[in-house]
Amino acid sequence: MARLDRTSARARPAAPVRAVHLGLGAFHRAHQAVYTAADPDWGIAAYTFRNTELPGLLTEQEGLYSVQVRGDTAPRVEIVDSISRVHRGDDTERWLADLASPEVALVTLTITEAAYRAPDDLAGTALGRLLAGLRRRYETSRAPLSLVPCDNLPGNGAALRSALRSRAQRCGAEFRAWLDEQVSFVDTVVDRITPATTEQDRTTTARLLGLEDRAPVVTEPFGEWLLAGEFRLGRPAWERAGARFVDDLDAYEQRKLWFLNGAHSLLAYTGPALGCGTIDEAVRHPRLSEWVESWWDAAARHATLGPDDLLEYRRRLRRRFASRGLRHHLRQIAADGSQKLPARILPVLRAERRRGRLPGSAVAALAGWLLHLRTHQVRDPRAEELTALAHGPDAPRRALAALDEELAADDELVAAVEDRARELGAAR
Ligand SMILES: NC(=O)c1ccc[n+]([C@@H]2O[C@H](COP(=O)([O-])OP(=O)(O)OC[C@H]3O[C@@H](n4cnc5c(N)ncnc54)[C@H](O)[C@@H]3O)[C@@H](O)[C@H]2O)c1
Ligand SMILES: O=P(O)(O)OC[C@@H](O)[C@@H](O)[C@H](O)[C@H](O)CO
Repeated sequence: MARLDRTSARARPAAPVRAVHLGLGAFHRAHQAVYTAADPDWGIAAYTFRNTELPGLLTEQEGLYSVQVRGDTAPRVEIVDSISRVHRGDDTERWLADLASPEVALVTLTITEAAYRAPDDLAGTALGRLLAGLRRRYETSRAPLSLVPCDNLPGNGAALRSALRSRAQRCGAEFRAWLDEQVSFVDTVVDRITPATTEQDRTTTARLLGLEDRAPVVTEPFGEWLLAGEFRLGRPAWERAGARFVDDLDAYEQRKLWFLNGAHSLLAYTGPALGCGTIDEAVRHPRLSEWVESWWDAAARHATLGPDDLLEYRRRLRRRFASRGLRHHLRQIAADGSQKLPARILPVLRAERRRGRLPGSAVAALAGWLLHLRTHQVRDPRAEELTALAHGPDAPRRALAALDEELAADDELVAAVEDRARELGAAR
């Protein structure tokens, strides 16, 4: 079978690089790169963070790859041609040159939630690379730039600005003034469920495409991109692919993080105890689906958007989650819980406790998280500390305290988490 490249796919030549991406993984390929493909004047130079294999595979394919879209009907496959160059994250000279280039107008990022809280020593971190690139730009072209984080955290643009500003303290007042005046930070809400690609996905893609693609991604038909902020040197016409530019993202961000991601985390931690391995299996389990519905009821009591909007959102989520097209593994979603639960579950839990309610769904999510911390599959920047707490005395309270001291002082909540963890643990 012929290998996918610009000749075999009869694709256009690579577009000039005007955007850079850091953290090339499945999601960038299923989301931002697809939106950028709608504007042929914009090419992306994509950098992985740690992955050293993907740049070689994609470079052999001249940046091309396919997106297999799977819902409840027959899958379809599309070739995406917006990535013009692909580089390893440790190709520092290339990275610095791209960041310095006045032709480059924006940088998108998918670096995971954890990366926004880098340690003081930035060596080898995504923030460190970004700061080094910004300094090179300041020392050379001083052209404006827009940073567009696409990770699932509240106020991602503002979070990135504050993380970079605090790390720029030692970089000199003039650099800091340039950062304030010439670099804009765009807030985004991103949505398209994109599980890690499997060997089987590679095989079905080859069959559908009739070409060998060594870097395909599989995703759902739905996609959403909401953005708020300024683009100093222009941007691709992402609206051609459905992106929406709004003044205020808060209500949409809350809806996405609480309803979609909150339910994902709830299922990721409770599903394994009830014998489920993927989201579609979990939402078919009566007890888990009851928890999801009651989680959504709790979230709706505190959400900004009105009831009609939320009912429609829930209806759509039920369908997306139940789709058998995607096998979204709970263990992938369970990673980095210490970075995700504070944005996805705790705001609603706090609001409920203030009203004297004890939402069983949030209790279940925390109990499931505690059990998860007792397994050997914990991937979390705080894994060592958290697994020790989860195995030690007074585990529910101490693990909860690692997320929120105030909630950990709530005896009724802690007792409920302990009871539910015992019950879920026995069900395993
Ligand atoms: N997959 C989805 O459905 C989806 C949807 C919306 C948003 N996102 C966001 O995109 C991020 C990446 O998801 P993905 O599906 O591409 O995952 P992936 O595993 O395919 O790729 C993750 C990317 O992040 C990099 N990375 C991992 N740890 C990092 C760290 N500590 N610092 C910097 N970079 C790091 C990896 O090297 C890789 O390039 C998620 O964490 C999430 O914030 C994903
Ligand atoms: O990608 P993460 O690790 O932030 O979270 C896992 C999932 O909840 C997430 O990827 C969703 O699938 C996504 O946010 C849907 O748009």
